[in-house]
Amino acid sequence: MLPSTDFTSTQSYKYLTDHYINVASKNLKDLFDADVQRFEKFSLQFEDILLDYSKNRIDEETLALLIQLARECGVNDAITAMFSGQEINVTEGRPVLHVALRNRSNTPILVDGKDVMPDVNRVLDQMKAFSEAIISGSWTGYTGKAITDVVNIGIGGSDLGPVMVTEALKAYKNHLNLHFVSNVDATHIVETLKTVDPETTLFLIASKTFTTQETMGNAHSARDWFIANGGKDEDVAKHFAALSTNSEGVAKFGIDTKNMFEFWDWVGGRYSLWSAIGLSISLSIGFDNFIELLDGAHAMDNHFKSTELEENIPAILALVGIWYNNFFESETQAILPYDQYMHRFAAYFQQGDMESNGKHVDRTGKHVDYSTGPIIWGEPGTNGQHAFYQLIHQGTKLIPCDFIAPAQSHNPLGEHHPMLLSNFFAQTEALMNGKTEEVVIEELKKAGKSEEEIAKIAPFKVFEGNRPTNSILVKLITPRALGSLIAMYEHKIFVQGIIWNIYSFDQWGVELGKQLAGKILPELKGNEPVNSHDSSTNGLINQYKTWR
Ligand SMILES: O=P(O)(O)OC[C@H]1O[C@@H](O)[C@@H](O)[C@@H](O)[C@@H]1O
Repeated sequence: MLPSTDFTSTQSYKYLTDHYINVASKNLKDLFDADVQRFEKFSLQFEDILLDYSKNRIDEETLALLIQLARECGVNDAITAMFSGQEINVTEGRPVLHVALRNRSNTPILVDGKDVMPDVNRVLDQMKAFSEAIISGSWTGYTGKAITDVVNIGIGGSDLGPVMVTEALKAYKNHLNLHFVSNVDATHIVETLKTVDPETTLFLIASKTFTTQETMGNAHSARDWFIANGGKDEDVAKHFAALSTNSEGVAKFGIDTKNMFEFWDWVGGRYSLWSAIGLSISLSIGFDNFIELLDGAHAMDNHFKSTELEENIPAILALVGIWYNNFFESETQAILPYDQYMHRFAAYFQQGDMESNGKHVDRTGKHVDYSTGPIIWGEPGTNGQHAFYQLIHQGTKLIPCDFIAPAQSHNPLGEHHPMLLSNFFAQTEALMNGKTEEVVIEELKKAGKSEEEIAKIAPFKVFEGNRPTNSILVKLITPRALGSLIAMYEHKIFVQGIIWNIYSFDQWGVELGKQLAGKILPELKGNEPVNSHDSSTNGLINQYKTWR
């Protein structure tokens, strides 16, 4: 059982409310001026990952109170509950054990009295053998040719993780061409199939439930294309594999259950890249690198599980996030990787965070009267700088940002990487320091502007600063480092969910739209007007019928 505490009625929350008034009036620049030790005090290193959280609007008392808040909300007990396989996904009646998938030390983890590790290791062995056969070319298609292309068909958690990781680790990629089809819009599968050859293509049908409309639709279209282009029913086994918890559904689709890579209901979709859903990753970068990814996540799990909250990286990130979300009332949080390979990282955690903590009911079923999960967004730097950073620097909204960058590039070309990193360092400094009116006026004077011109233009050139950021500097984005980074954010989300007293591992909010789409689909047949909805929905459907 998870503890259930209304965090707004804790002692520490009350102290934090008073303390906030004091801190909110302070400027980050002054906090740095007042304390030469600030970087040392507010930075932590884990292996090759440095978290600098000193450019946040916090002082030592803030941190102490936030840690006190975590303690009062039972974060430590909750961590133990998750790692020991307790049924903490209460509304779905399941434990939450993505940590078991990467439990490289193989300590037993019990679900209903049974150790899950033998099953986890059995599927890993199966993934290893399969990956090696496909990569080496010993597995051949129906005309005897080696596989050249892999198409992962899945959506949400069965797509975003593999896409994000295969992109982030492209530097480790082998000869196989990876494709990802997620959208039910036919364009996605049609455009993908234009680029592949049925004789040398492997389809991975990735779906935890094996019932998701988009994935099933795309999987059937892929199968039809395969048959229409020379494959026979008996050849399907050489070209289709399933990654799922639903063996019945897989068999019904016509995939040999020998080609099924199993996982379990205690793996949440958005936490599933560590499971059989990661097969496309293992095919893309090789099984050994996939294990490195798991190793990195496991190392972060151990850090999270056994480090005091004061030095616990995911916990600190979570608490600083709560500070902005619930005291500064910031609505969003940007994730800004200065690494082109990590261009899907923010999109991945949009699902990871927003599907987990986008909840308005607490663990007792009561409507919350405080803000829960933030809106997550972001794009890689430096592109974002030339698009939306204007608002971060000079807009009216407070947007806490996580800046992530590797110290070493996989592509050390000329001055590119120093140029990239100069922007990474400059942005957080600029966001913190801003530019005062005096400096602006001084600059304009030096540029020879008249008093009148200066008075007109100066206000627009002022940067208030005091914008908070975390900087996460990673030595090199290796499979291990990436595994640690992903696990770090997963656990941050977990700690926040515990403190907000919500259930982070269900996703009932995605159901309503699915249900209604299921109801509307048959109504789209035929030409007779529809009148079973509100006037807007009827009007739209009926116009569609006249235009199609
Ligand atoms: O892996 P399947 O079962 O196809 O689900 C794919 C996705 O579906 C959505 O509706 C959400 O529930 C996600 O959490 C999930 O990852």
